[in-house]
Amino acid sequence: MHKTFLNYIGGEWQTSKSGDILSSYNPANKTEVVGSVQKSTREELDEAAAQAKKAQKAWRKLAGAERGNYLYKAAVIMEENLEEIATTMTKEMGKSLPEAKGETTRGIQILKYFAGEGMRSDGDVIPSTDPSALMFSKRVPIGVVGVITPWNFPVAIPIWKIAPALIYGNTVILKPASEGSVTAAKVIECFEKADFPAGVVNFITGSGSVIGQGLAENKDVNAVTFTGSNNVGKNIGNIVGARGGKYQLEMGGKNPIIIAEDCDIEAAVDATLSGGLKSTGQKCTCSSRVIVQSAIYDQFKERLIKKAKEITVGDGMDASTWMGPCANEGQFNTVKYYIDKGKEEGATLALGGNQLTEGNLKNGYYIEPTIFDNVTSDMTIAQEEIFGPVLALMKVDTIEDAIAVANDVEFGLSASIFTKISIIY
Ligand SMILES: NC(=O)C1=CN([C@@H]2O[C@H](COP(=O)(O)OP(=O)(O)OC[C@H]3O[C@@H](n4cnc5c(N)ncnc54)[C@H](OP(=O)(O)O)[C@@H]3O)[C@@H](O)[C@H]2O)C=CC1
Ligand SMILES: O=C(O)CCC(=O)C(=O)O
Repeated sequence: MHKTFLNYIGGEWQTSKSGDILSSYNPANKTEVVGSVQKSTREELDEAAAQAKKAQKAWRKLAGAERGNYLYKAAVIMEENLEEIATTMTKEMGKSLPEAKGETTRGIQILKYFAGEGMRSDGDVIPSTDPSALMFSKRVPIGVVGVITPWNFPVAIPIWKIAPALIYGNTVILKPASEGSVTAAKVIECFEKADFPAGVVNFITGSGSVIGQGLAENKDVNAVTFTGSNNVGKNIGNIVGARGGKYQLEMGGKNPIIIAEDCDIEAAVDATLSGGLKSTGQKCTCSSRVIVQSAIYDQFKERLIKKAKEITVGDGMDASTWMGPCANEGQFNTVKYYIDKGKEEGATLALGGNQLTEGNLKNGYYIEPTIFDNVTSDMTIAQEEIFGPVLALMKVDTIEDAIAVANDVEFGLSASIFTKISIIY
């Protein structure tokens, strides 16, 4: 029997007046409900914003060290619940259990790091030409921070947005991705157990277009921090900016990994598979464009394909699984669309490209590790974020060509290079 989680507003767990819930399904087993959350209304969001605004007055007055104690306590409680949180994450969005445990550990470490931030310098003293003047700057809280997060890192991303906001005296309202809400609720349970004052940490679930958009529009929400797709992020930036609020957006990527002819090929192959296919390629930092110098292209490709064939795909809860399913049906369909597009536009399918349906795999959103060869920069699969287990191999002659191809996209996020030489710009 699965559990239905409530909103956490003003220090109380509350059922939505809508009477509706949203259910999360296991992408490794489409019919298994992992849990349900509230499908909240705009009125409930307004209530959360009012509670956060009220609580901020006292929260900002605490000493940084005191706020840090709350964060540290939440981290310790999360440590005690690590196994359960990580298991929920694997069941809700499919990443393998070791990856989910790694992410949860990262969340705990981020909380501890920001607990310490309460005791670090929060400003500067600036020398003045007037000997009688004391000039200084001091960081002050913004107020209420709205936190809108995606499903691909349902623990680490909410925490790396919430922890810095809290330590500097802001209060927060988390609206997690609907498909990561059950995992996020388990994180918020740890904050509840850490006894934060009522209204400092608020949690509200529901559809992006109602609750996410509502956070962007609500004037009591002084700043919004978002990670997710480009279109939604740009829309949030426009809305918050137009009302004079602050915003922070972390959006898509189409990241290059350059394989130089002098590199250690084995190390480069391992990094390409890990950077491109871990988390089933569902990271904004995923290195999906593999730009290889022609002198080693064939050798690299052969090693890459050989090792990719060894990848075990399956339920993230199985100890033998290296790569789990796509996180949801929408993502699964998007990946299939891009694979078809790659074929249509003339790239050569060197490995994979199919849905996996053998045995229990037929119950989930599984796609083979996929490698396209002969990809050129003008192709859609070299330009658009796929968010799936698809690598695009691109051949270049020189390092200068490699850098030109690496820069030939609208995105800028992460980049990597495998070489033994140092490059000076
Ligand atoms: N940079 C990154 O790390 C990520 C990039 N992506 C990219 O985005 C694509 C689509 O993924 P998807 O999950 O749909 O990403 P979205 O941008 O739609 O979702 C991210 C968050 O924004 C919320 N949201 C949705 N619509 C609105 C809105 N109108 N106003 C405010 N908030 C809103 C979502 O809520 P809800 O879940 O309820 O819709 C979720 O909490 C992926 O294929 C990938 O390319 C996706 C996730 C992370
Ligand atoms: O690669 C990471 O560790 C973070 C990636 C990220 O922020 C994202 O995919 O949204």
